[in-house]
Amino acid sequence: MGEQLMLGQVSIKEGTPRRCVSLSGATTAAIAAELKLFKQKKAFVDVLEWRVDCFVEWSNEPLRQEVLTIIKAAIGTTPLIFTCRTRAEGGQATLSTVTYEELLQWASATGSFAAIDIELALLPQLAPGLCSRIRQQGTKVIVSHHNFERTPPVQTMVNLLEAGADAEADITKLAVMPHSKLDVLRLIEASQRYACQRVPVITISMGALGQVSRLIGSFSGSVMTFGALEATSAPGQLEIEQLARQMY
Ligand SMILES: O=C1C[C@@](O)(C(=O)O)C[C@@H](O)[C@@H]1O
Repeated sequence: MGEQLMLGQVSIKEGTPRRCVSLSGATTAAIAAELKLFKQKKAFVDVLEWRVDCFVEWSNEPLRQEVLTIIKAAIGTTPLIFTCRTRAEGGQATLSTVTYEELLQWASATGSFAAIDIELALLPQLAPGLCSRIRQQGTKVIVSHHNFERTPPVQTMVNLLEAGADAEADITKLAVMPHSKLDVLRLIEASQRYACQRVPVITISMGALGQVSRLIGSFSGSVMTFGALEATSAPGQLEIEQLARQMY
């Protein structure tokens, strides 16, 4: 791996998993309430993610910009990730690839995000070189893949992580659903096999069964774990203070 990866002022490295919480409010008022909670729980949060797909007016650009201004004013130097999670990968947004790409370009152009999440499955339909262009503009790229149905075989998961690196991601992310403890162990195996390779990894086994994967990043090699301020943005997330206390 090359030089130290930074999200804003936060270093991202194997062995020191960072804690991220999502802003997943549906309205401006709900996001403002989340920001209040963030202020109370700031000590436990390294990174924030704005799950734009959860905001019902995500397609209204002036309003989106307004909410972004409110968020930026409240979070200080805490780095912010832009994520528009599509329905196919467990999110709320149903949108065309064109609109998805416009959103990514908007996020990049604002200069307000430390990183942008891009879904691996959509990359072939996006403009070639989009990841590198976003990176050249100074924003990091997280290429992600979610499987809410099941946990694929270990080699398939390693390949998915590798595909993120091939797409020139700064971070490659995989979240899968387990149906057994062995599935959880498989995700951890894939994580550890890929960790320390070309780019840092974020790996998550979702649901109650997979909760342990959110606690052991220092063991699995996952550089980031997602917790909740209150409402969860994915199954199995722990409340952020509880997460901070249980991680090792
Ligand atoms: O990709 C991820 C991880 C996640 O799905 C989780 O399982 O915690 C939560 C999402 O908000 C985030 O974008």
